[in-house]
Amino acid sequence: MDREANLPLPSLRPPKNLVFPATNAADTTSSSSSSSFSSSSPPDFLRQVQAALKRHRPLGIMQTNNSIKPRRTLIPQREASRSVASNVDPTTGTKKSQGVVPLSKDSIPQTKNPVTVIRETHADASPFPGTITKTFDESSNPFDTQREQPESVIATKEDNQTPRTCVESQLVEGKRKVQFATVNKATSQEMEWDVSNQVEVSNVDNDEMKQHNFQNMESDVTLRSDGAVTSLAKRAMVVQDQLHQLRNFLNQPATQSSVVGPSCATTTSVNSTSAPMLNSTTYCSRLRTESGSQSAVEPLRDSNANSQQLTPGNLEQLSHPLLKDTSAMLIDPRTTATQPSTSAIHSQFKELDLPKEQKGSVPEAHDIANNPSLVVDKPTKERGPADDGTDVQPQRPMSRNSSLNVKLEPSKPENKEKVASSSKGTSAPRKRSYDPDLFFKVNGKLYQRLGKIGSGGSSEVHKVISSDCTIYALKKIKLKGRDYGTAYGFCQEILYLNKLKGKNNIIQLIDYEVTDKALLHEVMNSSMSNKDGRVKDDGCIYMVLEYGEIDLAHMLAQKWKEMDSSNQTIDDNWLRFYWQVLGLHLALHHSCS
Ligand SMILES: Nc1ncnc2c1ncn2[C@@H]1O[C@H](COP(=O)(O)OP(=O)(O)OP(=O)(O)O)[C@@H](O)[C@H]1O
Repeated sequence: MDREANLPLPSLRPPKNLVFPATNAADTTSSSSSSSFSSSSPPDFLRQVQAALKRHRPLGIMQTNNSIKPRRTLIPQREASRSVASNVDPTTGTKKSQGVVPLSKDSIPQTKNPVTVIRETHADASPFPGTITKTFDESSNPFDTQREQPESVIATKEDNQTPRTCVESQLVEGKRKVQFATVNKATSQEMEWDVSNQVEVSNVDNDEMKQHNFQNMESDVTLRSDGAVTSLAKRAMVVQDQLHQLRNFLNQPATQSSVVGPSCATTTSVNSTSAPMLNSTTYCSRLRTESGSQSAVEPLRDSNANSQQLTPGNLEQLSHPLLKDTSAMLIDPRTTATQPSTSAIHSQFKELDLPKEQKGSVPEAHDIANNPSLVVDKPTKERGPADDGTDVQPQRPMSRNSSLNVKLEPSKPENKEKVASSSKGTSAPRKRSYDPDLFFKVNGKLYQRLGKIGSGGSSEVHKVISSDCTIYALKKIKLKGRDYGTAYGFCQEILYLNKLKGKNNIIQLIDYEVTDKALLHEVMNSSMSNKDGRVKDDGCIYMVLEYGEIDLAHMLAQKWKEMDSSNQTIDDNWLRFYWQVLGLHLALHHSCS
């Protein structure tokens, strides 16, 4: 208590100068002032003063911790002022005080005490108000002079009579600052501003400590708020509030994690619920990569399960960590709820399989197409969609059969149509397409007329082209109205030509046809039974011969035309050539006959 009571004593000096004229104008000595102080200050007042000091001590301590450094820089000035104060008369010290406070002129004789003078010089040398500086130096100043200060303070405290108003003004630091701000010089005001800045800086520096001891800071704030409403406290409050906001702004993640507990719990619970879902999805993705069609089904099921898990109700139920068991209980209905979804998925998958089955049935249908027994299952397929999986297998043959029936049914009429068209095509062209004026038919082969080459006594020779694009000479001998003897003679030419086949320089017989088969049969047998008979009207002899570019008759005719125009005679050598050829061919014919 004594030490605590000693604390404010250094600060009592400056205000004392201010208040002495008003209260202790009659007191001139320190002894009288001390006696008057002891007599005038009741114990209750001292208690209040001590209590106020106690209340303000934490704030002062906090400030002194931060304001120690600038105070230390001021020590040389203080020493200088001390030296000055030691050398200067008390009047000089009063002059300094006069410069500070005009009202302190009356207190000049009172400060004759060297101790008090030193203290005044301390207070004056220090730009800060006495109370503030002394409180700051009190806790942290290592100098011996300041260590000795409490003793002097005790002496002064005991000796000097400090008025109640002065003490109160000393206790209220904010008021003191205001008074000094209004009274002191600009230097003191600047230092006061520096003090406030130091307080802010100290608050900024302390913010890190506040992050670690946030509650302590709040308690300090509450203590400050509980204490006297001083300007310094207000400033500190404002600064700390700003710092608090800044701290909240800078530490949002930590504050969210720490302050917003419920939301974090919900988020963690959501993550806890979502984690298995993710695992399931990843597991499903694995299944996709690893397995085939089943993996395609499971992701759908998981997706549905996840969608159901993400429902708000489930989230609320699963959000609380204590509800894990309940969540597990909820999982069962959820799984049961998912089962129908999975069943629905299976049904959908079945539907998806149906085209596969149909696709598979298509090739299988080809295999079953030849099996007529499967056609009986065709009606069973039509009921397929309503059937179970067990009925699926019989459905496949049904679909096979259907596809078979579809293919087989049209195939039959197609074949019939093909057969009919083929039959029609074969018969009709022979009947319809054969034009006797344009085509010749020899033993079923058609030869198209290209032009008439010549004619003889009973025959016509035509230039024709066969189906294989060969040019032939087709000789047609009409037997209408002729008797079989004559017809028989005409048939001996065929017999002769057949004998000359393969002979050089002989027109080859390619093919022949005698429409009267009996005549032909007699010719072939060299028998003539019915010589007086008449050949039927439509009897003809067709002979397909090699086409001769030239014959001896046309050549002689052309030669005669040339001889008439030129009055030339026929060349004897040219005549010998052709007579020689005729002789050879005649000899050949005679050799063959
Ligand atoms: N293979 C042939 N190639 C070319 N022209 C032919 C051929 N055969 C006959 N000819 C021509 O046809 C014409 C008539 O020939 P064809 O043999 O019928 O006459 P022919 O023998 O004189 O008559 P026919 O035998 O009836 O008395 C002849 O003038 C002949 O030039």
